[in-house]
Amino acid sequence: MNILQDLEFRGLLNQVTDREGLEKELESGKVKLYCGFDPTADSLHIGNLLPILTLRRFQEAGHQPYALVGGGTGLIGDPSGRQTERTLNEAEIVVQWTEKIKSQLSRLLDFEREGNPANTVNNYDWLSELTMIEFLRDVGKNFSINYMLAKDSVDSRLEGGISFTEFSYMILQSYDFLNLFQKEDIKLQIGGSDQWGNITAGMELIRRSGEEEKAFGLTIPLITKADGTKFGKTASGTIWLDAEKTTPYEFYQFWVNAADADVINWLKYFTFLSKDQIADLEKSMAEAPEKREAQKALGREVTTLVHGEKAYLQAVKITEALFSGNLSDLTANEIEQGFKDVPSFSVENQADMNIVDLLVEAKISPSKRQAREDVTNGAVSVNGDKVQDLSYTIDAKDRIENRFVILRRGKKKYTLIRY
Ligand SMILES: N[C@@H](Cc1ccc(O)cc1)C(=O)O
Repeated sequence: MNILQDLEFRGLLNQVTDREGLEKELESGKVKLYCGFDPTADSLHIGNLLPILTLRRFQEAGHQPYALVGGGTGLIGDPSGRQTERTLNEAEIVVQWTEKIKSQLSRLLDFEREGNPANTVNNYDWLSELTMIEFLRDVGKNFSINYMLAKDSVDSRLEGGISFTEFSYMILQSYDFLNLFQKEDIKLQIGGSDQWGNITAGMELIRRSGEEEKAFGLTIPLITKADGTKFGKTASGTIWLDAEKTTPYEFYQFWVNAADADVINWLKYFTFLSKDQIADLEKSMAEAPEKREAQKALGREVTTLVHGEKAYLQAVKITEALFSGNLSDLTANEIEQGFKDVPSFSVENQADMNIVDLLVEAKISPSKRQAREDVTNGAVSVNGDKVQDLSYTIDAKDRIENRFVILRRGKKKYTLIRY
């Protein structure tokens, strides 16, 4: 299977300009390609993972990927795929976000690879040098207003309104492509399906600039979920790639909870498992869906890819501890991850407390009478161990790394006691 066939098998080909020509180009040797990411937040999210992994697929097939961080375009705002004008972010914030995103990208591609190492570039470097006169004289002259108005990103906004700033965005992205084509010999730009207009505008600029060689564009599909809800968001918000924003445990949970109707597609999109390996998992899903082998493989592959092996193993350990209720082996860090969304209660001055009093104060049991009953009935556990003694004191021996105690009432109602 060549790279385009592999992308096709994975359902990753949305649109390609001149598929045959591109196939030839890819077969005749190393092709340099790029994909851009605007710093619109302090972290990339799992929606960005698909183009990044697609760059990596090209890299593994021998081509050379460039990840562009839009330090310049991020100051302007892409109207593509958006119904309303963006509010501009402070320039200093965009600089900070650019650095963060650049370092995230650096962990997801192979920068050491012999012959075709990945690169990152920042379009602030050249866009900030472009003068107004040059921009209008040399670049803008190649774009007809009619052409720009016909682009989806603009057309869909004419009614609701679009600023000259966002209207001009496509010219900047086109200039990036021209610049990278001329300076780095980058022939292919890839992006999400909403980038088709910007990518083809860049190809047009390259053509009009009198280049003899051809540039190519390729888009990957928008990820949809079988139940129609938006991909990449859960009740607790966006799934980020930054471990501080979405813990590796939460990240793992997202994938492990994939619906049966989605999981095979996601294995194709987000993992490097082969066609045969995916077929085996599909078979396992048909024969023993309760084992959730496909989901577990998805969780393993994507979590390892983004957060590394150690974080993945930790996520599994937390998952198992929560499932079995045996929490005694968890470290404070693991508890922080696993119990991030659980109600918590802070005990001042590391005070020792009687179990019944703590149940009442932390509002775990509604009354003192009920708290006593809960304890004697065996409904309460401390760090996973049942406590039935009404005079039990929660003190230093119970504190995990001197920071946490986990109380459970009933089967599932956890409260994190913080010290
Ligand atoms: N416009 C792209 C990001 C991008 C920026 C500059 C480019 O040259 C290419 C792509 C997006 O919003 O996703």
